[in-house]
Amino acid sequence: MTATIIGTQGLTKRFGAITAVDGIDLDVREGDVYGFLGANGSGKTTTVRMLLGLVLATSGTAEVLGRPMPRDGRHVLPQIGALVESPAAYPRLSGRANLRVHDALAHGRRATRKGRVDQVLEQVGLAGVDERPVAAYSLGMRQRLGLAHALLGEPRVLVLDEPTNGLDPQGIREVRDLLLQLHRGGTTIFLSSHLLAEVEQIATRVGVLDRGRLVVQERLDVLKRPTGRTYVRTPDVAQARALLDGQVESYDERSLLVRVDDVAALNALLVRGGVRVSGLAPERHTLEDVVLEAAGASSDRFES
Ligand SMILES: Nc1ncnc2c1ncn2[C@@H]1O[C@H](COP(=O)(O)OP(=O)(O)OP(=O)(O)O)[C@@H](O)[C@H]1O
Repeated sequence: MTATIIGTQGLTKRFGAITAVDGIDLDVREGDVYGFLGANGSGKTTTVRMLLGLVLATSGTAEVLGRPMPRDGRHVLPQIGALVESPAAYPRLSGRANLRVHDALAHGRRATRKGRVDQVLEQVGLAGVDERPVAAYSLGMRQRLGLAHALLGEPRVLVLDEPTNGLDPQGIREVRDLLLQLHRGGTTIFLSSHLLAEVEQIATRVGVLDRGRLVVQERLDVLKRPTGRTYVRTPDVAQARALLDGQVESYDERSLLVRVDDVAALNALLVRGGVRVSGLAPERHTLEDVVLEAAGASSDRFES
């Protein structure tokens, strides 16, 4: 079994009468892109803060890279690249100067500093504007700078809280491509987001937080399993309906949804019956279905 990179048992945080995080057992394995989904206010940021030792848990335990947090933070944190809500930066310094400061604070070797800073600026697409003061950066540029900071030191794990906040569609795509590239290179990524589509596009595993509770934790391909029904595209809908009498769930002028899960057998049956088939595909559950079912009434606060 692959190593657990982030594991929690009964992790709980209360703020007075509010239980922000309610006994969650996270299980993030090596090589995962773990999509941590939840509506606004469901407790994602509080969880991320506990994982990083920025907030103390009320009860429960957390281990990151096999070590208890926050106790072993000094050992663990240098191996984590983190981006948590509106990353802080010195506004009067340039993006490049900010990264140099961070690298120095992290005890990066001075002789190789320029190379490291150049590399992360390039990775996040800030190479052309790195000499401008951060005060002149847009929200999206600040977010990229936060990502560049997280990438300094080539961390084994990235913990990112809403990393595409403030980015335009092009920027969102670039961040997605960058995360996929890092994942291919072996980086484990914990990505918190309220955007279903964002998570659906890059996650390998998904955890869904609903009012502080972890209501789903599963591989994305398992969640998106086939429903047992098959889409058929054909110019011969009437003929197909006659042939599949009683098994047709719905249809329109070019396609049918059929209650059959054996796609090959369905194809053979249609072709034998003289129906021209231009497309066949198993219907799959969507992440939205899964979240709607598990998160119940609060799921209307998700964005797709
Ligand atoms: N320092 C705090 N003091 C009191 N309540 C807090 C504090 N931090 C968070 N909360 C409450 O805990 C709950 C969870 O908040 P949290 O920020 O973790 O959610 P979230 O899922 O990250 O939402 P968002 O995406 O809006 O940041 C909310 O009800 C919030 O008001």
